[in-house]
Amino acid sequence: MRTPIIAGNWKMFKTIAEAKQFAQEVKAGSAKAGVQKVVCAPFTALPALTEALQGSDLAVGAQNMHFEEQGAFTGEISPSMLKEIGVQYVIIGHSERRQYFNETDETVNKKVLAALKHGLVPIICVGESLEQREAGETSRVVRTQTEAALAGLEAGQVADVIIAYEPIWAIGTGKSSSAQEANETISVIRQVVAEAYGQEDAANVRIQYGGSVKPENIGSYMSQSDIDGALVGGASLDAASYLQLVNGSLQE
Ligand SMILES: O=C[C@H](O)COP(=O)(O)O
Repeated sequence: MRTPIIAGNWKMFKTIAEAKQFAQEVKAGSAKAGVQKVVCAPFTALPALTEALQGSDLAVGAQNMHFEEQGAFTGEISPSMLKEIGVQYVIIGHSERRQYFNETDETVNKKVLAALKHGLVPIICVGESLEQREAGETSRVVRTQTEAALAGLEAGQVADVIIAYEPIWAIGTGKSSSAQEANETISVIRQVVAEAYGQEDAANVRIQYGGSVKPENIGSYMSQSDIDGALVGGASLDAASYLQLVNGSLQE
C-alpha cells in the first residue's frame, strides 16, 4: 500500500511573511491523516517555514539544490545546507529548470544521488513536451529521463524516491492530461523501475502526476491504479486549496 503524497511547488512565489501566513492557515485548517504533505518553497522562505511548521505533519521541501557538498558555485545551495534548516524533500529536474537553467539528465542524476546521500527525499520530475507528445515519443522520453535519473541507485533505494510525471504542455496551462492517459504513462515509468530494480521497488516507489491539478480534478487522478499523489503548482499557493487537494486525494 503506497501512502499518497501531495506536494505543493510554490515556484518563485511567496515572501517569508506570505509563507508564514500559509503555515498558520494550514495548521488551523483540517487535513486528513494518511496523506503525506509537503510544500516546496523558495530558498528564502525555507527557514521560517520549517520553524512555523514544527510539530505539524506538513514537511518542507526545496525546489532545487547543487549536487556538490560545497565549493565555488556562486548562487548555489548544497544538500547539507538544506538539511541544516530542517528541509526534508527536494524537487529535482523540474521541467522549468531543464528548460531555463540547463538542467540535464546527467545533473539530475548527480542531484538525486546527492540528495539520497544526505537523507533528503528527491522528487524527480520527468515529462514530455507537446512536440514530443504529438510525435508519439512520450514513452520513450519518460523512459530515458527515468533511467538516467535513477542510474547508480542501489536496489532498495528507489523506494525512497518520489517520481513526478509532469507533461510539460500541462504545466500552468489549465490543460491537464486525462487521468487515464497520465496513468498509462505512469505505468511505463513503473515498468522502467521494475526492469532496472525489480518488482518490489516498482511496487513501492511512489509516482505523482503534475500539471494543472486542482481540487476539482484531484479525485480523478487518485482513482487511477498507478497514481500516488500530485505535484501541484498554482493550486498549492492558497492554504484552503492545498487542504482541499490533500483531503481530496484520499479515496473513500
Ligand atoms: O511542479 C508543479 C507543476 O509544474 C505543475 O504546475 P501547475 O499545477 O501550476 O500546472
